[in-house]
Amino acid sequence: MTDTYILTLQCPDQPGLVAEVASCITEYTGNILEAHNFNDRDAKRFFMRIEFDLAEASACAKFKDAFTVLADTKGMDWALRDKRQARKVLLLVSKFDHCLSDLLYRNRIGELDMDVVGVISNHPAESIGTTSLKHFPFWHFPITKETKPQQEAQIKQVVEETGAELVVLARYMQILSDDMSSYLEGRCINIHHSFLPGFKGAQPYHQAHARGVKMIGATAHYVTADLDEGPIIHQDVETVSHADTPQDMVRKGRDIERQVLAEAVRLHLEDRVLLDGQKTIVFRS
Ligand SMILES: Nc1nc2c(c(=O)[nH]1)N[C@@H](CN(C=O)c1ccc(C(=O)N[C@@H](CCC(=O)O)C(=O)O)cc1)CN2
Repeated sequence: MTDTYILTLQCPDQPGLVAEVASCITEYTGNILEAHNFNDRDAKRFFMRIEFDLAEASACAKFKDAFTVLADTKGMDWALRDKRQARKVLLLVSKFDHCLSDLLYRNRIGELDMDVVGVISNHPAESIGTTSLKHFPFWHFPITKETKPQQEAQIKQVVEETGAELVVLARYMQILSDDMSSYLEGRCINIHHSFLPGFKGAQPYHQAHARGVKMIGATAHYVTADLDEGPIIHQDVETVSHADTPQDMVRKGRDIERQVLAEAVRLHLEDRVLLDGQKTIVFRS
């Protein structure tokens, strides 16, 4: 039974990087299954994702030691992960449960390989509707402008205690503070119910209707302190017409939001999203 690993890296660009990384892998019984790389010419930075098998499990430690030497000489930021290790994921929701239910369904049928460590909401469980909550730890952390620091401290405690590696804002309608945003930097994905950069904020469908757009969309992005400004992971759109009311747009939008968030979470969990400044590089399968 061979073990499959995912190596992701980025470093200043220079000739020969692909060859050096590949030869280090094959030197330690590695068989490359999938490889993507990209050169950001403006930033002069090189990005790579390689998926490979190691014929001998014992080779992993030796590979890590050898690769650490190579990485240090090239100034690499890198990570190596055993593909079988499911990531611990914490889901946050407010009232609307369509994205939460969709993620839990895809996880239940094995489409989304993640270890859901729990669900947090600023509303009580009974107001959220989805029945699958009973299978997971649930925390009701109400929030007001005055209690926001304490409420966010409660969320942080759950992140620490559960060992959550990813936090998903599955229509969690509270703006995270600068402190909370930096605490979750690079490990918190939000679904925004518009095609960003259009219609930021809490009521995008009403804004879209008022503007008379002919397409609506959804955007999954990493959360930063700047509302709806984080690096975009995935987006999609749907046509609408003059006859669509804001409520029609909300209905059509639900399907786009579900699909876009699930795809963004899948891409993140498979280490297919690398951060390149305020943008992302997405190495699709
Ligand atoms: N630091 C960030 N926090 C959050 C982001 C983000 O990009 N950065 N995205 C939001 C989700 N969102 C849009 O996608 C959004 C959510 C809520 C609001 C808003 O104005 N909320 C009001 C309260 C609304 C209420 O109580 O119902 C507020 O927080 O004052 C705008 C956009 C999640 N968090």
